[in-house]
Amino acid sequence: MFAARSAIAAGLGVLLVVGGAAAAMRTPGPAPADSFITDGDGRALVQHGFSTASSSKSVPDGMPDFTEDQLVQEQADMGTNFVRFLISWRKVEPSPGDYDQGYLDDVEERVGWYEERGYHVMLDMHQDLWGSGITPEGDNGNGAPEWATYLDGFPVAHHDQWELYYLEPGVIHAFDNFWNTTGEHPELTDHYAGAWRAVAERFADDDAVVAYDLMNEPYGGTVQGPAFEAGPLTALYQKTVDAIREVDQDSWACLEPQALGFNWGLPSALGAVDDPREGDPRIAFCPHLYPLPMDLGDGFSGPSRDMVETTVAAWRSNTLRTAEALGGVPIILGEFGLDTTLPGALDYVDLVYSTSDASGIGIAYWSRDPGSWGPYEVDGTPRNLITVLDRPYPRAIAGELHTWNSGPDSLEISVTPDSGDGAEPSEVYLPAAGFPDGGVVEGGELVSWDPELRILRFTIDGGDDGEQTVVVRPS
Ligand SMILES: CN(C)c1ccc(C(=O)NC[C@H]2N[C@H](CO)[C@@H](O)[C@@H]2O)cc1
Repeated sequence: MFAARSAIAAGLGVLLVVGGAAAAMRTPGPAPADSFITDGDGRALVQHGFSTASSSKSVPDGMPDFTEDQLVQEQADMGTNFVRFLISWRKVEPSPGDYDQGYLDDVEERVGWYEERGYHVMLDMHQDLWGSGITPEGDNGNGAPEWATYLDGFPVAHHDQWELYYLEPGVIHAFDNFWNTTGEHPELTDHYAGAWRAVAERFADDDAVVAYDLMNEPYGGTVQGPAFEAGPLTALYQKTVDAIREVDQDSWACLEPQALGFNWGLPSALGAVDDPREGDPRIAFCPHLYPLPMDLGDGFSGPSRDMVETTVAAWRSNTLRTAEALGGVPIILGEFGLDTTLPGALDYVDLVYSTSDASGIGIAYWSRDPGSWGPYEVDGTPRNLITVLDRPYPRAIAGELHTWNSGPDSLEISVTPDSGDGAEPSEVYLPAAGFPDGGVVEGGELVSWDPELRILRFTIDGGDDGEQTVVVRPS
């Protein structure tokens, strides 16, 4: 099956290389994002963090194998400020209309760990392959509760490669029932929206929870592509946003495109969603990025490197165009990652961060779990990934943030500052490697330096001078 995936990768890679090269000659590409999730002081937030964690997908309590001490270590090693925290429908709503407040207590406890350390949280209603009910053993899918799983006798054969379960008749049929493509289950999307309402009711007043990632990697079953994204997927998002807004007016609702295709650099047909809240809409776009040519066996090297670079460029254009089509909404790259033992892996991670920085996109790396994709070994030993993730970035900017660019010992931020004296200064994270004694701010005034958290706070000069560049250098 690896051969099959590699053939797909090669074929798609060639298409993207040809298409990408042609597109690059024709157009300069879309403008960077021009809106951001903001904090209570109106500062533009840039997310640097992890999806935490895959280990929660199938365990009985639905909690990640992750401790508060491990969060302390993460903050000390990489200065993260954000988490995409995995939750699951099966735990929120264990039986129809019954919401498990004990589970939400457990989620709230962990949200508190992040809140105490100045993090922002996006709750991710995570599914892969629908749910554990797709096989009798319950050891493949995750997310959806068994009471919402209707295979109707369609088979699900075993596969060693997990993605191939998406092609099984039973899995496709479970999704077809959820989306009511079968016409048999109009109630399931109502339940899904109701589950999100219950989550939002719990966290509506928690300032640390800034966003809800409405569905992880949506899959349309027998309905794919624009018919799915512009049809049932957009409809589910609208139904869910309407339900959330009955109890929570301030959190952002983050929309994912279908994973099939978009993850690999193909465009999305996701439709715009109305936000009934008073004031500006709070809708965001949270795509994932997993270039297929990475699976050809060379990692980010050899012939694969060019195809992966073309895929990333195509993904950037599609992401910015989709966010614009959704109303010029903020963007968080909700997932990207790889086995960092592959050739060129750290160069790829740096490429994705640099591309996102130049596009105004925040990032949650996949994932916080220990092992060859993550920042730590199973025994807690730091891994090579940390050296690339521990990088300067703007945490919170008072003003109209545009883009930023970081080097080992520099951080350039393009911003149109607020004209008034903002209540809160701007903040940047500065790693010890390039900024052992903190930093100095060209185009701004230093307010404070926290040597433990490595956070520099400053005000920006020239409130009436329009867009300008602030440069932070080692002190
Ligand atoms: C055929 N379909 C629908 C499909 C194929 C492959 C992925 C995938 O690799 N996803 C990337 C990562 N995202 C999940 C968690 O959200 C991880 O398990 C995957 O590695 C998704 C969907």
